[in-house]
Amino acid sequence: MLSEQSAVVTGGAQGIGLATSRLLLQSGAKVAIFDLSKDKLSTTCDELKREFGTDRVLSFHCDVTDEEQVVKGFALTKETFGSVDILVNNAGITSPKEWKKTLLINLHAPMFASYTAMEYMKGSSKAVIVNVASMAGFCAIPGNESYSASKSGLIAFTRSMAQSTEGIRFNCICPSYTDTPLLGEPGKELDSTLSFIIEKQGGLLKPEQVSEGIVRLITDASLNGQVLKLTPRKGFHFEKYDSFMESLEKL
Ligand SMILES: NC(=O)C1=CN([C@@H]2O[C@H](COP(=O)(O)OP(=O)(O)OC[C@H]3O[C@@H](n4cnc5c(N)ncnc54)[C@H](O)[C@@H]3O)[C@@H](O)[C@H]2O)C=CC1
Ligand SMILES: CCCCCC(=O)/C=C/[C@H]1C=CC(=O)[C@@H]1CCCCCCC(=O)O
Repeated sequence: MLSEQSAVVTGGAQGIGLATSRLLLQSGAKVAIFDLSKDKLSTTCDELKREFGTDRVLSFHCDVTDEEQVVKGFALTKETFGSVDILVNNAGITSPKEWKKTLLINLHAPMFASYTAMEYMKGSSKAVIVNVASMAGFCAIPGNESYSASKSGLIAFTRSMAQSTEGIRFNCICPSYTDTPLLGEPGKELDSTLSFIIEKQGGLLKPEQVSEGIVRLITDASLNGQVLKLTPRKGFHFEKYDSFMESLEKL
């Protein structure tokens, strides 16, 4: 399905990014993983190379907020795989006390990576960018304003880019709470508030469910500017919204 296509997945060493990298590889794509964690990146890429072949996996250690590094990563991806067709802006953090860092990683970095990718995607007839936002972009989390703001911003960025960019599709996915190390150390009991919230939302999503949505947004060429929500109760459902022009008439 995605053979001859090459993807960059940021934050692909674990969690949703790893599930997405694996599904892209299973679908035939070549995958470059950009990640900050040297150890996890190395373990994950070794495993993926064993599973899918060394020539289909590229490991790139970087901080997505380091613009010079990000440009180098795209250049290396193009040099290694011959093209850049797909970008999944997945790397993200939650750190309520570090609001500037949160905005840098969760919003500024995906915007910079998108603008950079657009340069490297010239010549690709299948160019697509998927941003991993969150339901937190809709249901603002009390006490975690930088995370919620970063995700609302990423949704708005996606919608705006989709309406103004020719030749590259932009979509985003908004999962609710998903079982990854972001929620806490694996194997360690979750704190009581988080457990309560997760029970209220109807349980945890699995990263593989999220990656299925991401790959759908990549492979279905009719989808552009889509905001795909994913929750345990409702499953996949698209957010309905008016285009900019339609909105003006309702103001
Ligand atoms: N786990 C959840 O409940 C949900 C997560 N999300 C979003 O999904 C995305 C992935 O999250 P998870 O897999 O849960 O997180 P995770 O913490 O399991 O994985 C994030 C990955 O990003 C990497 N990373 C973090 N900062 C980086 C940086 N500055 N440069 C490069 N790599 C960096 C980490 O090393 C890690 O490998 C994030 O954007 C998150 O906000 C969205 C909805 C729900
Ligand atoms: C309905 C909103 C769904 C939001 C799902 C999401 O994107 C992820 C949520 C986490 C990110 C920010 C948060 O506040 C959520 C929970 C964070 C728990 C952090 C636990 C910290 C730790 O133990 O290390």
